[in-house]
Amino acid sequence: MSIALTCQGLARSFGGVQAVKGVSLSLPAGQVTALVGPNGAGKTTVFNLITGNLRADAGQASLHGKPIMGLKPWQVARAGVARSFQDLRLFQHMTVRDNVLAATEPSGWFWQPGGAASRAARLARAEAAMEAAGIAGVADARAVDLAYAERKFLSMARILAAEANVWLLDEPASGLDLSSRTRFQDLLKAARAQGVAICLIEHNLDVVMALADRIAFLDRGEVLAEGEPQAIMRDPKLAAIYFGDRK
Ligand SMILES: Nc1ncnc2c1ncn2[C@@H]1O[C@H](COP(=O)(O)OP(=O)(O)OP(=O)(O)O)[C@@H](O)[C@H]1O
Repeated sequence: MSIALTCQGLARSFGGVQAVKGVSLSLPAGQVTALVGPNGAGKTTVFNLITGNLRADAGQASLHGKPIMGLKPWQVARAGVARSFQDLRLFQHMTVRDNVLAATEPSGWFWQPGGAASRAARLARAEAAMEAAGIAGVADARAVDLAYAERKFLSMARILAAEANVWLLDEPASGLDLSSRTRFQDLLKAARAQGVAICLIEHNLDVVMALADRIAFLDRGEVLAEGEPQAIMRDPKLAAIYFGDRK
């Protein structure tokens, strides 16, 4: 089992709040790791530290053995880490196709070597990603005009189009109905089968149990437990913390 991304000792405070306290994680290629924990546990902050959206007070992260700490978000993206946000961060007034196309060039640079050939290749990637995410039929619609579930799948199409081998997904299935959730799960299973290392922040335990190969349980900025899903979910101490019933 090869490890795609690791982080050690990540820490970050906001004023007096120590949001993340020495988090270490490994994301194996071809596996789904669910990052689970109560509200405010520090899950999104861990993503922000890995992707360079926030500066860490301490800690290291490496992608296939190469350090990525201190890189800018676009550099982390270009290195092969794709992420989604809870609020999706779509280009609201651009078309679905252009939203996906933008994800094929994570630097945000307009100039590119390769000219027309490169643009054609990017377009082909965008079309394939929209097809795989089931949104090819709304390619010409503006993001702002999409239904909620389609917006979530547009966010996933952007992840697919980036062709990254690590995916950090922040509540990608929240608010989806059962059939959309199944569609979403199939999409993740296909990526896992292709060797993508997926880390999933998810509150819906049905989704977690359907997808996760491993769970890392975070509470108050610390990883309390990590391991096989059934064992983690059977632990009464963790269940009490998760459901807000701690003594
Ligand atoms: N930019 C920020 N400024 C100040 N405090 C922050 C900031 N980002 C996060 N925090 C605080 O850090 C703690 C961890 O927040 P974080 O969003 O990482 O938790 P989470 O586990 O993702 O929560 P949720 O499941 O509700 O999304 C919380 O106390 C939060 O209020």
